[in-house]
Amino acid sequence: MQAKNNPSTMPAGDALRDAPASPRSASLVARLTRWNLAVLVSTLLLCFVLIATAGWFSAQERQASLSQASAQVLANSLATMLVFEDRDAARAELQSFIRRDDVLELQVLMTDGKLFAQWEAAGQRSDLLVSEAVKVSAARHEADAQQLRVWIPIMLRGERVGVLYLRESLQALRQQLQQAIIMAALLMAAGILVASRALRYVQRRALWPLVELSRLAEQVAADQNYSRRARVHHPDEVGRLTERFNQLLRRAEAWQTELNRQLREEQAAGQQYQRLAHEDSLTRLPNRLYFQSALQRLLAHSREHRESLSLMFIDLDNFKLVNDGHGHEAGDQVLVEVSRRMSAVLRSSDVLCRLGGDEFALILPGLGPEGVVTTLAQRLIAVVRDPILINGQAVQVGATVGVASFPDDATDDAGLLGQADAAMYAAKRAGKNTYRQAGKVNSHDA
Ligand SMILES: Nc1nc2c(ncn2[C@@H]2O[C@H](COP(=O)(O)OP(=O)(O)OP(=O)(O)O)[C@@H](O)[C@H]2O)c(=O)[nH]1
Repeated sequence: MQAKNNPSTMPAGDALRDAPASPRSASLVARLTRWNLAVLVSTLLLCFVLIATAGWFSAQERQASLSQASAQVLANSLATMLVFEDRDAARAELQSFIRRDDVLELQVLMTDGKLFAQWEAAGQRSDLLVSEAVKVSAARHEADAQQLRVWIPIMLRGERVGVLYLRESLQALRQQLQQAIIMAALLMAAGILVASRALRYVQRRALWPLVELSRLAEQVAADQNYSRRARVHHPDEVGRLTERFNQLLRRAEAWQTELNRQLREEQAAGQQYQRLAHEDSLTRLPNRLYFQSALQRLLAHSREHRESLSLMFIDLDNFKLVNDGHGHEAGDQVLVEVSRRMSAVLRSSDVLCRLGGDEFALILPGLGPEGVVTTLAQRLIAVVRDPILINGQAVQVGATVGVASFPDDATDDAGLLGQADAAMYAAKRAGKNTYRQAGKVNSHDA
């Protein structure tokens, strides 16, 4: 039963696949995935920027070291040329050095600041501060985002004889780094895409018991079916929450069962009261209260369907003598027997009621021609008249009947009642044990 009611009993994989997508704002899974992705992307970006910056400075430093080393070799070669002022040899030496593409400028200065030899790439203008350069006593370099500058003192036998200035472009290095950054960024984007999918899947899996619990709560709130149970997936916090929720469901189910039982009992008691309110406790026939509403209801039906309806007023004759002669209890037995006998000759659609004392009323919907009514009245008088055996003694009562018909004698319940009552009294005056039809009461009876 649990499995039938409970969508959580389906295999987790299927359930995850079949789960309808919640609106983004309402889904805990989506929200957590977004938060996790935000943290992941920010961390990766930060790392990326730090690594790229560190990479740039380290590459720049490596380039500077290499350039400084090669400039030092050049400076060593130029030392004797400087001393002997062999400018042609110096220029040839510079030419062999500038085969490297990234060299922008080379200058060889003598210690008094005079230019000994130089080379500049096309379109380049020297930016050398001679006054600063001649003071250089140890190799040093400087770099910005675009260029690298190297100063090397030219030494011969421990004596400074000049200065070599080298300026290089860092464009190639920058391009290499840019390519590396683009490649890393692409790899990172692909990684984030994969991570977002993986995070979504992992979080859906991890949060599935919670999602399931929330759905179950919604279902229970909608259909009030407390027999549902949530499945406990793992014995963790959510598992314990689920157990507590199931406990609440069990209690609510017990309350609901108890409430339903009480409701059923109250309904049954209500029906019983209803029945008792409309039933005569002695004869079990419908009582006067029921008679009034039944007459109104059946008259309305006859009016609507253009059918006839007859009403008989039946009053027992000499009933008081039974009470007086045989006791009240014997009188009760006579009332019960008379009710039984009259009921036995009626159709199921006829309604016989005890109005009180020895008075009865009989509603006959759609009984048809007058002859049928007359026959029935005679029959009723006959069955009542038959002696009744009470405590071994035959007791006899009679019945006087007054009949009124709708729509001939009256068209409403009060009119019909008055007419039947008057006809019954006319029959009494005519000598009892007989019947009279309203409208046919002759002047002698009246
Ligand atoms: N045993 C018994 N008697 C009742 C009950 N209700 C009323 N009675 C009596 O029924 C009698 C009815 O009186 P009447 O209708 O005047 O007496 P009757 O002898 O039938 O008179 P007629 O109708 O003129 O023939 C009274 O004596 C009431 O006390 C009851 O539930 N049980």
